[in-house]
Amino acid sequence: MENIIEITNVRKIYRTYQKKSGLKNMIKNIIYPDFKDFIAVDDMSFCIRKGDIVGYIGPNGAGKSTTIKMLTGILMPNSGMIKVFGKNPLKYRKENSKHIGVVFGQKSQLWWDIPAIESLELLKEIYKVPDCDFKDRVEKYSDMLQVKEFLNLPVRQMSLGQRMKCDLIAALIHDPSILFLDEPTIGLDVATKDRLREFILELNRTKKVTVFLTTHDMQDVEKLCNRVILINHGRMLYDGDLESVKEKYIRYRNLKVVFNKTYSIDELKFLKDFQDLRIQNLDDKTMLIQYNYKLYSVTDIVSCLLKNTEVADFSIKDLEIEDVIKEVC
Ligand SMILES: Nc1ncnc2c1ncn2[C@@H]1O[C@H](COP(=O)(O)OP(=O)(O)OP(=O)(O)O)[C@@H](O)[C@H]1O
Repeated sequence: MENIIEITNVRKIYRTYQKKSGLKNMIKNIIYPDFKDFIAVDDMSFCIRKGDIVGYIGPNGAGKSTTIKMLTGILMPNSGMIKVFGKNPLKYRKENSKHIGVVFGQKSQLWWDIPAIESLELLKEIYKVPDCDFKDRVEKYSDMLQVKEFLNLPVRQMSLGQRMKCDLIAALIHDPSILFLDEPTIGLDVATKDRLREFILELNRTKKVTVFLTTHDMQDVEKLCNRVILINHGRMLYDGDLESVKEKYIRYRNLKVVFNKTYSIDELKFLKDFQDLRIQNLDDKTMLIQYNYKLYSVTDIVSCLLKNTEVADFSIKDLEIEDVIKEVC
């Protein structure tokens, strides 16, 4: 299938001004300004094919948003090549904007004080969307996202979930082929996250929309992505499918145990026969046990704990993205 995004050896450096404090340095700051360079994205190369749903994953500050900003023509790389639909997204920014939709989870593109529908109408004019297509899309997407009755509310009166759904509709109003989603499910409840995920999958299935997504939510990755690119400190660590990452790198699962009384880690010595076990105090009655699920089952550990301690509750915690990164590093 054709590559619609190509990034080759891309590097982005942020230059920040280091202001020295104090009266003495006031003139010095002007005459000899001190700059510090920070490499946010380094030697990044990958291609994305039409119809892919790619999770671009990494811890805070890894360089995810910077990459999205370069792909969408907001930022210029210091070196390397970026092509979206075969063209430089910065040089052909206007043309590029016709093919892409962008949602920044932390920042709305809707006008705050006017009803969402008026923001959508303004975007319709900007993108020159024909009336009938506009009506069809608003009707269809607001129905799918169950947000119809809120379209007349000013955005500032909306809940985070309603706002995010309207932002998604706004990003899709001109029928883009690529959707960039920067933490689209951040802060949402489980039901809203699920609805958004179903919507994104439906778009991908029916319209072959390519999705490039950043998230800290492992469920987003598991439910949506057919491919993951793991990055840290601006560099790529892994590019492939999620199952292979798990198979290759992930040996541990998290068991969170709440006890009726306080135990020290020493008092759990009876677990010593379980190899490759990591125990950590979360608070005075709660411990996190990371166990190697390839060597033994959680039932073995829990039954041993029940025999030797007073367990009040336990849960198997979802794997966090940060855990995956730690194992891959
Ligand atoms: N305008 C800027 N000037 C200087 N440094 C910046 C600027 N924008 C981002 N950075 C730095 O570049 C690095 C990458 O930032 P970026 O926002 O791309 O990370 P991220 O992976 O999206 O993080 P998060 O998950 O927290 O959103 C960070 O260390 C950040 O402090």
